[in-house]
Amino acid sequence: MRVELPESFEKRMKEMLGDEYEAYIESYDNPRQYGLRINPMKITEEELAEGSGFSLEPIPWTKTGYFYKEENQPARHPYYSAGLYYLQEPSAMTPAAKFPVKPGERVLDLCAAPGGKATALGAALQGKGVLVANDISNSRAKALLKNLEVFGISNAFVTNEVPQNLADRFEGFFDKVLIDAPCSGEGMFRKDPAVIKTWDEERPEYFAKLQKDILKNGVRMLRPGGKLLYSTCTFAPVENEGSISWILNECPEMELLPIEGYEEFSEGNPAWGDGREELRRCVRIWPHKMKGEGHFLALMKKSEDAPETRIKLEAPTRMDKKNKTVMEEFFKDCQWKPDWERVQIKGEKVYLVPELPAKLNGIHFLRNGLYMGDLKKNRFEPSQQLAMTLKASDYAGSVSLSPEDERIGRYLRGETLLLEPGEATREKGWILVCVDQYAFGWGKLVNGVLKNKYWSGWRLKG
Ligand SMILES: C[S@@+](CC[C@H](N)C(=O)[O-])C[C@H]1O[C@@H](n2cnc3c(N)ncnc32)[C@H](O)[C@@H]1O
Repeated sequence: MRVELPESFEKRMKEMLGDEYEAYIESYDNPRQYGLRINPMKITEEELAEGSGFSLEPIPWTKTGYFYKEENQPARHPYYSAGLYYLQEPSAMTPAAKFPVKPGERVLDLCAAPGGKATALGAALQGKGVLVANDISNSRAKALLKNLEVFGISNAFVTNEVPQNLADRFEGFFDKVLIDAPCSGEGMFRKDPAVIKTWDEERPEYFAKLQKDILKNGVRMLRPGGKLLYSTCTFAPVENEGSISWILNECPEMELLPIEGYEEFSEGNPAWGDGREELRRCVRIWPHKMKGEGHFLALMKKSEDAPETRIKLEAPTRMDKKNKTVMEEFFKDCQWKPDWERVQIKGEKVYLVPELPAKLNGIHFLRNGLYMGDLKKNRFEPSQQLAMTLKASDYAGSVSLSPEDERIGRYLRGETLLLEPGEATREKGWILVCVDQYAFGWGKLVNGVLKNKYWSGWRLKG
């Protein structure tokens, strides 16, 4: 049965789409498309297809996205808990796929929760540079943090702030800013009819106002020559070409850039904004033209001549010799070593922190960098988050279970496991528990009994 759409929404869509309106409405009868995006820091497409048996078909406008069949149920596969992929609606993959982020850059995802784009941007950084991932909602920021940590992103500063507070501290700091804006969500109507109930005629105007404030602060945080990508999952002109026209008028230092093409992308419509021709450079994704629900994208650049802001950066840290010796003892067994100049100790807790402005007091954050573990009386206890950045061959002690092994479910529920002699690469001490070669977390092995160190906050229930 076709969903019932609000009358005023239908009327506006008819005006917008003209002859194409029928095709748009018929797209509601098409089956839903399921997408997953692999984590290139942990796995390749071939490894995923071989290890999981999923039938994967590349999503042509992305590099790391694949359509999968509903019956594959990737959320139930152990690879999901190892952070090997993120489940994402195919058109929602476009903003991160079309935003050229390079390792070493400073990147801000201003409306990031629950992390659909932030996990992709973080993976593109490959642990180099910094990803500031922010959301105004505390509960959503918590989900964002977990998704980034499961993905093994080690250089994220996860904040829970209003954009203006961030802009006051990060003025001119970022190479790239992504604004995946809160919006009226008209592109979600087909996938999630519950969104229709939250919609009314005033929603687009309400969100357009919010988007302007977010955009203005996003621009403030860009360095000269930096790029900003704005996206929504709605069709309403006022939230798309409208918001972009507004920011271009407000900030003449911003210029709209073309977005690398895909033949089924549609252009933005100048008449839906202030009439300027460049609005054609925006991208619209329509569900009747592509295998995706709907999205809008605009890529902008701040002029190289815009005034520069100098921000004092936090100085490198100097570790206490005794603590460093204790940690070095643990990392003797690990292929990966931290950059000691970025290791910070707070009480017992040890963090690997990215390079950030020196003055961030007052900013509410959930995590700064990688929580590596705890220093306890002359020993170092590695964290869950550290495990998620490693694979079996990175650490001297590991056990690789096959995806069918029933002990995986028990491990993820926090139970103690029994290992056969020779199953783990060593008989005693810290063991990286893996599905195939991909880590889930830690265990501590004594006499064949593996004490469970999977993080209590992430344990499966039941
Ligand atoms: C479209 S969702 C983001 C989806 C996310 N980028 C992803 O791919 O998973 C928009 C987000 O903006 C957040 N938000 C709403 N108002 C905001 C504001 N003023 N500043 C920052 N974030 C805001 C919402 O809490 C919501 O999580």
